[in-house]
Amino acid sequence: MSTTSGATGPVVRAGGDFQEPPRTPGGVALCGACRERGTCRLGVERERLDEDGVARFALTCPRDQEGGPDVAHGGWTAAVLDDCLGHLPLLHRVLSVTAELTVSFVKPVPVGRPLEVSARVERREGSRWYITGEMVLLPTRAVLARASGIWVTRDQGHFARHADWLAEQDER
Ligand SMILES: CCCCCCCCCCCC(=O)SCCNC(=O)CCNC(=O)[C@H](O)C(C)(C)COP(=O)(O)OP(=O)(O)OC[C@H]1O[C@@H](n2cnc3c(N)ncnc32)[C@H](O)[C@@H]1OP(=O)(O)O
Repeated sequence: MSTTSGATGPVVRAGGDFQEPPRTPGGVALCGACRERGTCRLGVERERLDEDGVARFALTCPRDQEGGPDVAHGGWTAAVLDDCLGHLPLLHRVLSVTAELTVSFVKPVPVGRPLEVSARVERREGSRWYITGEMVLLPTRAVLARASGIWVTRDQGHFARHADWLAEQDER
């Protein structure tokens, strides 16, 4: 865990090291803003790492992420793919951040319907994890979106160094 200063004193940021994040009963690792509410605001309901090395996520696009009529805003699709693919190193207890992300929007994503995202590691080179994934509609498994990206492993000083960098920016 890491700590930051808050208005009421130090705030314990459970999972701030990305290695022991707070999780929902469905196993979903919660990022900063979702820790307070206890659920993933992107609509990820369950996550697991299977024996074949593929991470699988059950999710539904929340109504408040609607873009076109009854379909997801593309930003939601990109965000949730970033989130799910980025959870794969975390499921291996590795801290990483997204360096690059490419999304193919294959079909409009319906709001409020059961979906699945799967993610797999294609290869690792140095500190880079090359991860691909896709989003399908259930139960037909029609592909709605595909994603690929590079996640770069970080040591636990990553966020502290960023805070220092930001403080330097503020002094300019
Ligand atoms: C709380 C519980 C949460 C729990 C849940 C949390 C879930 C989060 C899931 C979502 C994940 C996110 O959205 S993370 C948030 C979005 N992403 C970010 O904020 C990252 C912002 N960018 C950065 O911090 C930086 O640019 C880095 C870390 C990506 C790279 O920094 P750097 O200073 O260039 O690092 P450096 O040591 O030089 O390079 C390290 C390696 O990365 C490679 N590299 C650097 N940039 C790139 C690049 N754009 N594309 C490819 N590769 C790159 C280099 O070739 C090198 O490879 P090699 O020679 O070492 O092999």
